[in-house]
Amino acid sequence: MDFGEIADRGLVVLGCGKMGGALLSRWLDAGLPAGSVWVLEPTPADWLTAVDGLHLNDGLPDAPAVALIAVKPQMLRETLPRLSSIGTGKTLVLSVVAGMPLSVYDELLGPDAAVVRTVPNTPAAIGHGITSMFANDRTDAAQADLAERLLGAVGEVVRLPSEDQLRLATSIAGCGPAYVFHLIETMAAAATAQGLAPDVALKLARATVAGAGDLAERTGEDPAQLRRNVTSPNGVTQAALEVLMDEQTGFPALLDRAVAAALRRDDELGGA
Ligand SMILES: NC(=O)C1=CN([C@@H]2O[C@H](COP(=O)(O)OP(=O)(O)OC[C@H]3O[C@@H](n4cnc5c(N)ncnc54)[C@H](OP(=O)(O)O)[C@@H]3O)[C@@H](O)[C@H]2O)C=CC1
Ligand SMILES: O=C(O)[C@@H]1CCC=N1
Repeated sequence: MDFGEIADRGLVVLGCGKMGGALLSRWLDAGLPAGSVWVLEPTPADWLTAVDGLHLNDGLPDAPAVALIAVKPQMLRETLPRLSSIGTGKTLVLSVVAGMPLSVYDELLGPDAAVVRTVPNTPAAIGHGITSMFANDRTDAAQADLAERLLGAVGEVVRLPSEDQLRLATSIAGCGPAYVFHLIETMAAAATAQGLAPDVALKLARATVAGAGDLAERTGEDPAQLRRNVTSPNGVTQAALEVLMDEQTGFPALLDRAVAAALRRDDELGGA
């Protein structure tokens, strides 16, 4: 992608852990010059310290083009005011922080700040993420497009019509990879409990989830139809699905409860 303006004015990263690191590493791979990047991070990963020319915990540019905010929600109030120069509206403030409403950025950066709140997910690390975004009313069209292009470098992008929908995106797509990884873990554990060698069980579970996800994405078919394609009448899958699709105890009820818990926590973090 074209990093022209960012290359000239700079990109600041506040917090470069799992999510900030996933985004930054993809941008560097896509051609963002390391000399245009300033990172504030108390415990930098080895890969970050090895990037030649990158400014690590080393001053800040006056009016960076973009500031990526990727600290934990509980750290936002303490850390964001240190970046006082990014509240003028000339810097695109791109935040991945879960739960924190736009009003908190106004409070911490002032009323002119151009802020885009986003919900990425960790498959961004391999360019296969999906990120939801919502821009505040001080973000101009060029800044919103820049946000979309940056996020587009790590996967798909969805512009949401209201800020409130970000919490829904978090509960499904932000947290979702963890639900799927837990599915892999539990499929492997169930197969191991029935006698399969643990390494074989894990290999089968991982490849099955990856293959099913890929099939769903590439064909774009209704997942209910893809499920039916596996399910022979009165066959083996049907027996398993009668357990998994049970209204009281199956996946639907379990996921409803999990998503409700995620939404409650998202709301609590907003008050942190
Ligand atoms: N992980 C995910 O899947 C997703 C995360 N998010 C959001 O991304 C944000 C970061 O999450 P994640 O990457 O998982 O967490 P991490 O803990 O991996 O990253 C946060 C980083 O911020 C650093 N940090 C702490 N204090 C400061 C400071 N004073 N100045 C600069 N950096 C500091 C932390 O260092 P140290 O470890 O030393 O404290 C850590 O490296 C969160 O707000 C989360 O809600 C959003 C969507 C998905
Ligand atoms: O667990 C969290 O709070 C963050 C937000 C979404 C994924 N990780």
